[in-house]
Amino acid sequence: MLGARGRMGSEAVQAVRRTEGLQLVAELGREDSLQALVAAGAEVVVDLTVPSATEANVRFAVQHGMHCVVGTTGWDAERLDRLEALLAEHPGVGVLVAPNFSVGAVLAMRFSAQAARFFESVEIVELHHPDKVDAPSGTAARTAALVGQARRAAGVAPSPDATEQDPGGARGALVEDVRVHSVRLRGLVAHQETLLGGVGEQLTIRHDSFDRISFMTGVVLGVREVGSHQGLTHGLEGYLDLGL
Ligand SMILES: NC(=O)C1=CN([C@@H]2O[C@H](COP(=O)(O)OP(=O)(O)OC[C@H]3O[C@@H](n4cnc5c(N)ncnc54)[C@H](OP(=O)(O)O)[C@@H]3O)[C@@H](O)[C@H]2O)C=CC1
Ligand SMILES: O=C(O)C1=N[C@H](C(=O)O)C[C@H](O)C1
Repeated sequence: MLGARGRMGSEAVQAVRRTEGLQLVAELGREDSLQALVAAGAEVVVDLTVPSATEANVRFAVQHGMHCVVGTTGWDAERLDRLEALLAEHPGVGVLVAPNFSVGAVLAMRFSAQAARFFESVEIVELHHPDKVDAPSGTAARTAALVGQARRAAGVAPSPDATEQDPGGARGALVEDVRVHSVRLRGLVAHQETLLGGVGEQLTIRHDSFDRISFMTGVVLGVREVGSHQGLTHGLEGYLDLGL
């Protein structure tokens, strides 16, 4: 477990400990050498660290033949491409990069993509605890990418927007032609709304993680399954039969 003392890592340590058939062999923080994974004989590495460290962690693990379950944010298209190239050199290894381990969030992403082409306007609001170091959230970036792809594939134009002046960035970040707004508020854990607007109507797809326990079923599923999925899987839905 990398990032084992963090908010997610400490929860994941407990989840692995209480899961029959899994054995936790190493709990590493930022000061620890990754060689400890090799010494401990780790078969699967879970990365719950920071965007600046995750790529090097995963590369080390893959190069040493260890499967990886990655929840850390920051995996943009370039990083994913580099990882795929590395995995091609290590054909027996599997890596799951999951922007969100909660089944509800995975479904909300999928539903957002499904709905995207039916509405003239779509914007995403993600709301998180104020200790989060990255914005927009990985989940929001992934949702925007899926929504943007679905709209382009259907020939739907970007959302209309008459804004001419926005010196402070009030209209949010533009991710794949979709506006994403990030709220940081004490008391929150992880929440997201996809707002879809048409003439005279609005559809809101909202997901709330009230507790980090909501991510643990996905983490454990990932650890159990990653060894049977060679190469890169992007999104927990790759291990789920969503039937959609
Ligand atoms: N996919 C999902 O479902 C979820 C993903 N996340 C993501 O997981 C990541 C971790 O979130 P969270 O637990 O809240 O963050 P925390 O800040 O609580 O934990 C991060 C951990 O990373 C470790 N760390 C920091 N810098 C380094 C480094 N350079 N090398 C190795 N380890 C380092 C820290 O170790 P130390 O203790 O030694 O300081 C710390 O324990 C974030 O990217 C977050 O967005 C979060 C929730 C759900
Ligand atoms: O930092 C968090 O807390 C979370 N990070 C992930 C993200 O950026 O999407 C997943 C979830 O939203 C919680």
